[in-house]
Amino acid sequence: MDERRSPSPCSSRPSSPRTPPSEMFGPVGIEAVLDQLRIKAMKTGFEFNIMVVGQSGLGKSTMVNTLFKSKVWQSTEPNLDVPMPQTLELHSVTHVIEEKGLKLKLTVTDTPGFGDQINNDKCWDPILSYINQQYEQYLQEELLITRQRHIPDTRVHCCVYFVPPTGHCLRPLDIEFLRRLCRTVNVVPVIARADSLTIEERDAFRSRIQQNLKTHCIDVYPQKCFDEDVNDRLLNSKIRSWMSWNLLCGPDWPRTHGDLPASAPPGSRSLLLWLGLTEST
Ligand SMILES: Nc1nc2c(ncn2[C@@H]2O[C@H](COP(=O)(O)OP(=O)(O)OP(=O)(O)O)[C@@H](O)[C@H]2O)c(=O)[nH]1
Repeated sequence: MDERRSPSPCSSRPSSPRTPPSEMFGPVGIEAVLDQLRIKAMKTGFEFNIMVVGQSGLGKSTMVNTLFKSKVWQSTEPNLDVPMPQTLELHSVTHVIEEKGLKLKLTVTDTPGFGDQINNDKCWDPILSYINQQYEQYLQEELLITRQRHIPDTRVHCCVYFVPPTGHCLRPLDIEFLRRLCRTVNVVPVIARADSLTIEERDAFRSRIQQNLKTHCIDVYPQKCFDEDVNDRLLNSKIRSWMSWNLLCGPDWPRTHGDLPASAPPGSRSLLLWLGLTEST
């Protein structure tokens, strides 16, 4: 039998008995925890899943296309300027963004528009059941005794809700939809096609939306429970004062607003600006 076998990787003995374990792995005190977490996060990266929800024709698919500078839907006739068809089922586009060595797997889920039926009762059901299904799937994976080291995260972290640019206030359908959605997921309301309103109209509309949300106890992102410390509170109150965002992302967005930095994924700016979400544009 060959006695010169390589040491087993599972062997409890260190490879060199003269090297103490603390030197091999660096400091092991509490002060090392932050560094270890940072190294781990840099290695594994983050996953962020956004869902876009709203009535038909408000520009959800256009936003996803603008964000990724690619077509969620592509015409089979390349030379014909065929209008984008209606989205009839949920589908997701994923891109891995890397910035200063940190990876972000960004997934945007486009949903079919609602609100064009005679009876819109329960039009929120397919979207809510998709969101709950993702939670359930993740939970079931976590409950397994032999869990995967990395559970694919398909849970919706943020839901961008497109408010039609009526210039008045939230419609009863939006209120009902938002009330249900807010109980399940972080919701960011945006004024869709905001270029169809003047700046004064947008500001007035935005404050009426904020009033409506308050009256109907619709707790959009960032919720009060995120105000954990002073810094969070300051940042969150700033974000709250901006709500709702204006969304301008027609097909001409990159042409009219300049090119995007090379660090961004194709067709994007910073996450909020990629979406064309601005506080005052
Ligand atoms: N003026 C203006 N038009 C926009 C904007 N975003 C999209 N559009 C136009 O609105 C139309 C509808 O856009 P879509 O992206 O198909 O809308 P959708 O919400 O995905 O529609 P469904 O698939 O029916 O749910 C298209 O003709 C777009 O060019 C915007 O910010 N401003």
